[in-house]
Amino acid sequence: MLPLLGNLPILLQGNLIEISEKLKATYGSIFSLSLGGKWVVFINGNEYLREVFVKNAEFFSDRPKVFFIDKVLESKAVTAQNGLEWKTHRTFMVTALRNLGFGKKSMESKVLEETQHFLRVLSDSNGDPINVSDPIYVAVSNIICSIALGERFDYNDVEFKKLINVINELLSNQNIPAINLLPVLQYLPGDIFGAKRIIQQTHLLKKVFKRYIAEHINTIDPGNSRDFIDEYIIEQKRKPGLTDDDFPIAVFELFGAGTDTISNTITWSVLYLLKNPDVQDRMRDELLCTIPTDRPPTMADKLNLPFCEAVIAETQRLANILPFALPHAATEDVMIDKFKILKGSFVIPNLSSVAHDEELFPDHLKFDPLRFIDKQGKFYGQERIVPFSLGKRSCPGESLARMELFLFITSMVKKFHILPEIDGIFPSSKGQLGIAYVPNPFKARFVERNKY
Ligand code: HEM
Repeated sequence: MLPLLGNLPILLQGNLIEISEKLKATYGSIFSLSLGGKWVVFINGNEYLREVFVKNAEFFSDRPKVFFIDKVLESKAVTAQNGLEWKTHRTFMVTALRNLGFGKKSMESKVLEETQHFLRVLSDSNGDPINVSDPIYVAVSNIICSIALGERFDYNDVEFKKLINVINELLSNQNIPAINLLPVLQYLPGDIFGAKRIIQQTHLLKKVFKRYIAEHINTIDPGNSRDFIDEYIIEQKRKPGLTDDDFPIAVFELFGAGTDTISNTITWSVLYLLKNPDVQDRMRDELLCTIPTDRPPTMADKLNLPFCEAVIAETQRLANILPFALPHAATEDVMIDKFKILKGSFVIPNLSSVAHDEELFPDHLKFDPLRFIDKQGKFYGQERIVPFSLGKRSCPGESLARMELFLFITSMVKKFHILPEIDGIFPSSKGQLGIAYVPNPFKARFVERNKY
């Protein structure tokens, strides 16, 4: 066997989620593969994930220099940096997003406003079949636009459409995990893995964001920050670590992290609700009983909607959109139980091993929100899944993500009956794995409740 290839043939046996399940069943909760001359260690199950990424966070919180980190994110901003630079950017991001209303009423108003535009698009479809992911992707991107750039766009705006198409195409390239593990793939003639195109797209996006940054520099009022770009310009004066070079990547990162993740989760929810009309009806009954008027749900309603919360938790569990989170790196040789993880290894948090743990979630491929409802009918046990990962690198966008998932999914179900394109014929529950696990494109009909 060529040393460079190592265990690569194992990866050719199919989908990495299924392969990792088989390897876990055979070799246990920590196993490693030799790929591209590197050890790639998979950490499985709640207990070991906490042991490695929380208790031993100081040794397992770096990012390795893989293609996506090094060439797309150019080892800049939050996701791709380590040490002091990472800390500076992460602290800035968390503070800036808090200043812009994260977890507060002001952010909720932004999301609610976009939800209304989104519901109008669904109404305008008049119950005809539409590509489900299109309006969701546009609406979710628009929320990041208003956070990052200070403006939302008309859904037909040509510039806006171009921008989100490039981001979408770049992030949905299914070859990225393979190029990460085997960098040589990016140099193959004919660009068959699309690596050169990805890098071109990154440059294009940087150019667009540089233009917005220049416009903001010309119009900023330092006493009145409008958005993430203004926050960066203001904070740059106090923190030299926030460099000009990092700036466009920091904006791109916000789009990349905050668009695909949320829109894919909402799209999965449509697919599951479509296939489980009883769940959809029960959710709508709860919504109509709790909010009998025409107004859309708000975050204040959340505590009174346990079944809706359970549907969202079950969607996140089953959809499993970032099954392997993002890669981490070991900075020392560390013993975890009887396993020695070598310095320099890639360390993968296998979040999928929790979401699809047959002991925790019997019949784990079944969509069953009642897993999250206790005997008193209350929502419980959300901490059994870790869709936002854990430890120092856990997702800083979690509160916005939870708010968007709740407001979009509940307002959609309250207003519409979601039906398959053709009665009795349902889309596949299997998706495609790139960086994220995404559903295959499908159509659905959104029929307004009062017209059903
Ligand atoms: C359903 C939505 C989302 C899910 C499931 C999700 C999940 C994740 C996961 C699993 C990670 C990797 C953690 C690790 O390396 O162990 C991550 C990282 C990250 N997420 Fe999210 N995320 C979501 C939405 C968002 C949003 C809305 C934002 C921004 C507003 C965001 C910003 C980030 C950033 C910047 C990182 C890198 C953190 C670091 O390296 O320190 N995410 N997310």
